[in-house]
Amino acid sequence: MTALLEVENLGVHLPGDMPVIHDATLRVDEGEVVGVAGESGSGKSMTASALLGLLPPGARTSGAARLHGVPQPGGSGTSTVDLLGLRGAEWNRVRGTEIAMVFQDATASLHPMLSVGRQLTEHMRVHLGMDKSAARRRAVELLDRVRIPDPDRALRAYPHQFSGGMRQRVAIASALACHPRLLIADEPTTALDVTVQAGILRLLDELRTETGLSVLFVTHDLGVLASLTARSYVFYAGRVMETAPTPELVTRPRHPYTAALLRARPHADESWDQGARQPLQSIPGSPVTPATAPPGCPFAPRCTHAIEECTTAVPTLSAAGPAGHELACVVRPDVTEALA
Ligand SMILES: Nc1ncnc2c1ncn2[C@@H]1O[C@H](COP(=O)(O)OP(=O)(O)OP(=O)(O)O)[C@@H](O)[C@H]1O
Repeated sequence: MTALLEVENLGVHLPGDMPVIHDATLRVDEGEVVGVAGESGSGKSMTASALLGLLPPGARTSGAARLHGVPQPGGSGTSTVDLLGLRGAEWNRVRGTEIAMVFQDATASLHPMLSVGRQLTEHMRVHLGMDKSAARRRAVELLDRVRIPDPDRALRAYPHQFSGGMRQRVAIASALACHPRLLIADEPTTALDVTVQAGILRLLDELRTETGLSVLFVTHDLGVLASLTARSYVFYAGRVMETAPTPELVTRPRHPYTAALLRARPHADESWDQGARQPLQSIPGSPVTPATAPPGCPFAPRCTHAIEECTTAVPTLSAAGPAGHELACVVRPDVTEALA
């Protein structure tokens, strides 16, 4: 697999020296769908925002986020760009063209006062230098690709004239307008009904197969993670606690936090029957934020396996078992047992 994005030891501090991400390391390969999961406040969106240069003003970052194969200005070959080092207009080389995004609320990506056609074609005219009729042809193609019925008519419509699911499809079409290689999707299906959500997930999977698009998919829903992603990262209090190929992660978790998340998951999806017969168990205690995390492992106060050492030493990610499975835990108890 060829790496498209390599994030190494990402740290984010908000103004007031408030830590929100610590030492996050993650990788997305070409044509791969990678998941980022965790409870509310665990730092999923902040990680996505750092990769898009959309952190709040005054935020400080450390580490590196290398995007490979970015065309050089003037069209002379490609180079690797550290996203954390981009400033102001330099983002025009990357945002929208190399990396695009879709959010939970499609209205955040679409202008309410502009027709769908205008939004789609303006992107392409500005970034790809297309003339009006070529941009219109591509807009029709894009709407067709995201399965919007009657694309010609849809071009003349405004975002509010679509249902939530259709609006998210339009937002995806708009994100794809300039042929990005990486799509960052931050909870794009969370606000949708289960059946509409399944349609959007199928669409993203088709786009990956048809166009080789890579996707970094942020979700708090482990069922969605299991149905779409090949590999996943589990965040807690701004740290990566565990990463593994997703089928392995959801059936043989090794971190007590991942196991607790799986036990706390409502199991509507019968096909994922590992755990479907288990009663729902909430995670004891309350989640901590990166700013309020105790010394040592941030999960230690809620972890039934914690030992003295967990309250002092911050565990770092290291290899555990089959290829690509890593976890940050000093105890490494057998947690899979309890899920079987
Ligand atoms: N604009 C902000 N100003 C101050 N703190 C913030 C801001 N946005 C997020 N935070 C804090 O940063 C931490 C990480 O938040 P983030 O939004 O990345 O979490 P998340 O995992 O995406 O949660 P959710 O699923 O609720 O969106 C949290 O502790 C949150 O309180």
